[in-house]
Amino acid sequence: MRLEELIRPLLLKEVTGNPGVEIRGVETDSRRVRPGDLFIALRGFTVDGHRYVPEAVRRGAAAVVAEEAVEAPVPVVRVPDTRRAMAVLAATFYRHPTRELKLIGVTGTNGKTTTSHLIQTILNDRGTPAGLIGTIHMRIGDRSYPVRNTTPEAVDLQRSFRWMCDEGCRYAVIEASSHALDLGRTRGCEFHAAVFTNLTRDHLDYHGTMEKYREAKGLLFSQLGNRFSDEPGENRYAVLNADDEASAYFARITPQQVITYGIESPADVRAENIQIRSEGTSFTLRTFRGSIDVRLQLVGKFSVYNALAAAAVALAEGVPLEAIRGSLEAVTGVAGRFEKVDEGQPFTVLVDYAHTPDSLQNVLETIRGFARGSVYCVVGCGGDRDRGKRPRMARIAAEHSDVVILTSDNPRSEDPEAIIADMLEGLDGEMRERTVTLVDRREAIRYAVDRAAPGDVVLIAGKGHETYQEIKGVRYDFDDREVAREALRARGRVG
Ligand SMILES: CC(=O)N[C@H]1[C@@H](OP(=O)(O)OP(=O)(O)OC[C@H]2O[C@@H](n3ccc(=O)[nH]c3=O)[C@H](O)[C@@H]2O)O[C@H](CO)[C@@H](O)[C@@H]1O[C@H](C)C(=O)N[C@@H](C)C(=O)N[C@H](CCC(=O)O)C(=O)O
Ligand SMILES: Nc1ncnc2c1ncn2[C@@H]1O[C@H](COP(=O)(O)OP(=O)(O)OP(=O)(O)O)[C@@H](O)[C@H]1O
Ligand SMILES: N[C@H](CCC[C@H](N)C(=O)O)C(=O)O
Ligand SMILES: [Mg+2]
Repeated sequence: MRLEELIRPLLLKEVTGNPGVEIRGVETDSRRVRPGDLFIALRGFTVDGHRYVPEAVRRGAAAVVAEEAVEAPVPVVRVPDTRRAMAVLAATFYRHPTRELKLIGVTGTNGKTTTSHLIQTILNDRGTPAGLIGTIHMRIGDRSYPVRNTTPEAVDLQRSFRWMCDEGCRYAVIEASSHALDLGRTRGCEFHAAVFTNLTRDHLDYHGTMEKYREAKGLLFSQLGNRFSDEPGENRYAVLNADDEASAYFARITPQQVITYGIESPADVRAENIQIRSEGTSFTLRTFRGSIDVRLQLVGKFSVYNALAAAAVALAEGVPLEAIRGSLEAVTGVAGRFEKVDEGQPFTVLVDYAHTPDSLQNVLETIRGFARGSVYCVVGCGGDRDRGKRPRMARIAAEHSDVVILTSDNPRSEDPEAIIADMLEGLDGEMRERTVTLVDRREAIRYAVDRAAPGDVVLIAGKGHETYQEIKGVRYDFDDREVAREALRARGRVG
């Protein structure tokens, strides 16, 4: 595509150099620029992308988009806001792939990955292929690809959507993180459906207040747009959690139709007669198209919420109730979410991605519901993230378990000991007596595994599927599931 064609939709621009140059790709990271690319300079939190224009040009950038005057031997397009321009350019370059796909966005503090996975499974099983982008990976067909962010930058998103179109996908399901919504990564995505899981405390380091956090999530619902269709299957809609008070706000800011789901409050899609067991959860799914009994292999009341949200989307997409049940029941789990590590030991070891106060509480309450013995909780908090959640998470761990092992999560650039000290602030004297602090996560996991007795449960919380640990800016290989397995084997050899 020629530069002049690509930049035609931009209203505010000033071009120097030959606008007739051919553009082969769009890139925001100079290190990934290939010959013929358009390099867009973004101001980041760490560095200013404008600094990397020379490197981008050295690597063969055919043109540059910038906010300030930059010296470059290639055409330069100046715009007032490169981040805003990026979304337009990405959607234009990749020929608006979300007009060819039905795009479903899932937002909320907890449950995005799980709910997206359930939606994708139902749609794939029905024979309407769905691509997925989220925390664990991007998935198209049977193949998975690594992702850097839960919700990638606009350019990466649009590129992935075009790829999904080429691969025959009819749907794309994405997790829309609050950071991404706030930074405009999803601008230019034409959402077909927007799903809300829940809103509880997280990311206040970034958003500042719960109102701002809610506002960021709200962008997904305003981005559903104002267009109605005469075809019922083409109409856009929001799926909201009737049991979460933030839903009223999201309902107000979306012009589109709303489907609600819930357990406690009246809702269009409800779960009744819920029974939670250690191997699964059963409930009656009551919907505007009839009722059906469902037996999930997923554990906990929170899993019922995720299943209801997915069922609501599936119903709106015309999937029959029987098929919804079949798909939901077949899901064995999502990597790193309530994942059992089983080496034949007489106690339970669970790895879970709970890294917020609310998710930790939910998971521990679920465990308490079936644990026959003591509950050990190994937990830490991420560095360079919301400090306010640290004492809260430690307290929740102490309130709902018998032995607490405070350790490191991903300390990132922070001092690991200082993060643990912040966590300890949440504990009273009695709680501290049954708390151990072991800054080395491997040692913390071994400590719990070595002491657990038959019938006990060891929860290793916070890192779930992650296969690294970031300490002082360096990423080391680390997988809670592998480390737990090693510890179990070592104990087996000794005992
Ligand atoms: C706070 C935040 O969101 N940071 C994101 C941001 O990084 P940044 O602003 O520090 O980028 P930067 O290093 O200053 O670079 C600025 C620009 O210069 C460019 N650059 C930089 C270096 C270079 O050599 N050449 C070059 O061109 C960069 O590509 C970028 O365009 O832009 C990067 C590129 O898109 C992101 O990968 C990065 O996410 C970091 C890794 C991150 O941790 N983000 C978290 C907070 C986040 O977004 N999380 C949410 C999920 C949260 C949840 O689910 O709970 C997510 O969607 O992932
Ligand atoms: N609906 C829910 N409500 C509360 N907690 C949940 C819910 N679903 C899952 N959880 C808990 O939250 C953890 C994270 O779940 P999941 O990965 O699905 O959420 P997420 O929103 O994608 O998280 P992230 O923001 O880190 O990407 C799970 O391991 C579980 O402990
Ligand atoms: N998407 C979340 C993931 C947190 C996972 C936890 N293990 C941590 O590193 O804090 C974040 O970036 O805040
Ligand atoms: Mg996620």
